[in-house]
Amino acid sequence: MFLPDGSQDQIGKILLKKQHVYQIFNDVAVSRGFKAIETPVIEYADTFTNPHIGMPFQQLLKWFDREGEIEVLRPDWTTAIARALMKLNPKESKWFYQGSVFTQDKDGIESRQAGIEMIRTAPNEGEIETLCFAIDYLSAVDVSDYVIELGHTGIYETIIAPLTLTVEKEAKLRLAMHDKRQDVVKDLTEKNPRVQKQLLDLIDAYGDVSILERYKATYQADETIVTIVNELIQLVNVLKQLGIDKTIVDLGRVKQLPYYSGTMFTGYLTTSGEECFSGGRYDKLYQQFNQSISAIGLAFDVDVLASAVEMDERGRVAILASVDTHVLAELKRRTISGKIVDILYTEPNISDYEQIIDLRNEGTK
Ligand SMILES: N[C@@H](Cc1c[nH]c[nH+]1)C(=O)O
Repeated sequence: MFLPDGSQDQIGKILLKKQHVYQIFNDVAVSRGFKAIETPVIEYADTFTNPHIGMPFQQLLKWFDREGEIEVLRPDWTTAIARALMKLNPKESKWFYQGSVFTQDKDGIESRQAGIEMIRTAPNEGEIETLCFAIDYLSAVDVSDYVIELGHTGIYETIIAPLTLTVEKEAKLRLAMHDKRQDVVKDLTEKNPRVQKQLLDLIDAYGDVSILERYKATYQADETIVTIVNELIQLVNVLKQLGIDKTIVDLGRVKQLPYYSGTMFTGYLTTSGEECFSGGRYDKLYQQFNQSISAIGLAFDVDVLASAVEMDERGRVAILASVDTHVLAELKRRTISGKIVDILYTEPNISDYEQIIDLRNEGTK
């Protein structure tokens, strides 16, 4: 009642957990040399729907402004930050942000993200730093049950290069790859059996990291594919050295956001299967500004992380007081640290408190 579908009030513990997740993110980002950035919540739709970005128009929350321009609530931080950095032209390359994004394709309209973007960082420097950040941050919020999945836009793009597909068919094929629909992929590629076979192989190329060596052996004649797979192997080794040995790969994974152009990574919570972060390289996004700037980043899903983190429960103390002893109770409250202290004029439920201090008659005797 009184709220649009998908909008939510937030209260209590889960809200505290979100703030905790944001706070730690802030600390980790600052200590790793990232600089804070915030873009406005309201932007022009074109920033996100222009052909370089290609976010679907129907996903956006939009309206007309007085001049007849279409404005939207920020649907994506990465795109907004690129726009802002082009305008501000700062010398720094490492940026972090936190706040909501609004789209109509998820259950809730508003979701909260905390993310980083690094510009002017080549493969695999940017990939390694971004993944190191993810591991560092997840350990700081005490989330340890997760797996990282690696993918790359380049293999699929290389394989489909010989096809001449209409934009519509290309979108269908991408969706079929995303859904791992072998039957649809077969139909769409029936005129090119070689590409068809390669795409069907690609759909199957997911699971543990041993797939990488096998895939490389099958495609050893293709230099582009071998280079990509070697980059991914390097990342797997880095992750291993950092104690992350459950990495998985999905070589057939197609980009969910149109701007990705290289490595993509997703973190999943093992307990719930939910996505807790995702990101990747997007070296072509800056082409819309006639700039050639490499970039990579990732965003954590704050709502998902908040539901996974545990926060220490602080004990509760009640100080019973009256109007006459309220100040005394306040002075007492200041001497108690590490606890939640309530000052009450009426007796509470005893089981809600680990200690009850009665100051109601203090000083009045
Ligand atoms: N903006 C992406 C995450 C990302 C940050 N940088 C690159 N990718 C998302 O919302 O999923």
